[in-house]
Parts: sequence; structure tokens; C-alpha cells
Amino acid sequence: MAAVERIRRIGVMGGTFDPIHHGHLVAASEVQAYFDLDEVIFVPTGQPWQKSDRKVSPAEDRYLMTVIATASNPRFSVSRVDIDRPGPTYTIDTLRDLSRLYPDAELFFITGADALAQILTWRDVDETFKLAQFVGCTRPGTEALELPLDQLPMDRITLLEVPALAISSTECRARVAKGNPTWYLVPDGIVQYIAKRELYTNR
Ligand SMILES: Nc1ncnc2c1ncn2[C@@H]1O[C@H](COP(=O)(O)OP(=O)(O)OP(=O)(O)O)[C@@H](O)[C@H]1O
Ligand SMILES: O=C(O)c1ccc[n+]([C@@H]2O[C@H](COP(=O)([O-])O)[C@@H](O)[C@H]2O)c1
Repeated sequence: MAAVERIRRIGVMGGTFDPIHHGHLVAASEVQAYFDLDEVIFVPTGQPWQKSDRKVSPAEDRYLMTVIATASNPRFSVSRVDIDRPGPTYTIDTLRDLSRLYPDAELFFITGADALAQILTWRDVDETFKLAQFVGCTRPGTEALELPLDQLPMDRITLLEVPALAISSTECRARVAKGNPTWYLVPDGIVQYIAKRELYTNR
């Protein structure tokens, strides 16, 4: 009897990753294991429209840092779909592009609790929910955030507790700007990349 092929299950970890840190990596790893995902694709944003009030590092730097940080995990990969698409980054476009690239796969979009709390402000959110399952990971400092549970399609969302790592890209950038270390908050290669490219020194 021929073996039944399982539908490919792909996690999609979207983020600005300026810089990528261990909070992102642990969340993605936990979701991969919990949902038995075949892979997790990290998707750095092109133009994160809800962060247009701040300076964001060049997309190629954020892309390369994401490649460096994920290289050691055979289940992690990085996609350029958002940084190669002109204009503001909307998850509806991310998921449409990935659905075209992986037509037979089931997609799981991974977010932190803070991003999930804001999700009703996203472009075409009703349509977005149809294209993937959503996973909302716990994140330290966001416990008081109220999810608009009665307005969210909870049959499309799983809330997952992940090990608490109180790390943010904002804190990493601020540390670099003040000359404080980021060792062990971000992967070693990211500490070195930030220094080599002199990122975050004058913010
Ligand atoms: N420590 C963490 N634990 C769990 N999820 C996280 C953590 N940090 C970020 N995330 C989630 O990862 C995704 C991408 O986050 P992003 O790249 O904006 O990092 P950030 O640390 O929130 O950045 P910034 O401080 O610049 O806003 C978001 O869904 C966010 O909620
Ligand atoms: O689709 C939208 O309108 C939308 C608005 C804000 C954020 N997102 C996505 O949410 C993910 C995390 O974004 P951020 O800004 O917290 O790094 C990333 O993949 C973004 O493209 C998407």
C-alpha cells in the first residue's frame, strides 16, 4: 500500500528583526515543536508601515541578520518575499505569496501577544485569517494587554505559552547605542554583524 503523504505544515515568522534576537528564535522553535511543523520560514518585513514613525535599518541588513541567526537550525529558513515586494508590508500579501510558492501547504503565522493584540488594525484582516492558522505566543511585559477575543476568529488562533524571554529589538538597539553588551540576548553572529556594520550607534 502506498504511504499517505502528510500535508506540509509551514510556520511563518514575520518580523522587522531589527535586530533578530533570542525571543524570536525561541518562539519560532516552540511553535515548530508544538505543531510539528516541517519548517519555519522567517520573513523580514520590507516596509513595516506601523513602524513608519521610527528609523528602521536597511532591509538587506535585517535580512542578512535573519539568515545568520537561523542558519544553525535545519528547520529554519528565510524568505525575501516581503523585502522584494515594493510598498508597505501587509501580511495578506506575505501569505498570498507563500501560498503561491507552497500551494499544498498549511500555513501557521506566528506572532507575539503584542502583535496579536493589534491584529484588527492590519490590512484586510478577515481575508488574512483565511490564509493561515495564527499562533499568538506569550511575551513578557504584555500580560496586561487585552486581546479583543470577542472580535477575533478564535477557531483560527492558538495562544501558546513559550519560555519567557524579556528581550526586545528596542532594548537591543538601546544597549548598542549606550555601548552596553548584547551578548546572549542575540546570537553571537548578530553581535558581530551589528559591530561590523556599525548599526544602532547613533539612535
Ligand atoms: N521576546 C519575545 N517573545 C515572544 N515573541 C516575541 C518576542 N519578541 C518579539 N516577538 C514577536 O516577534 C514578532 C516580530 O517582532 P519584532 O521584529 O517587531 O521584534 P520586537 O522585539 O517586538 O521589536 P521592537 O522592539 O523594535 O518593536 C512579533 O510578532 C513579536 O510580537
Ligand atoms: O498586515 C498588516 O497590516 C500588518 C501590520 C503590522 C504588522 N504586520 C506583520 O506582523 C509581523 C510583525 O510585525 P512587527 O512590525 O511587530 O515587526 C510582520 O510580519 C508584519 O508584516 C502586518
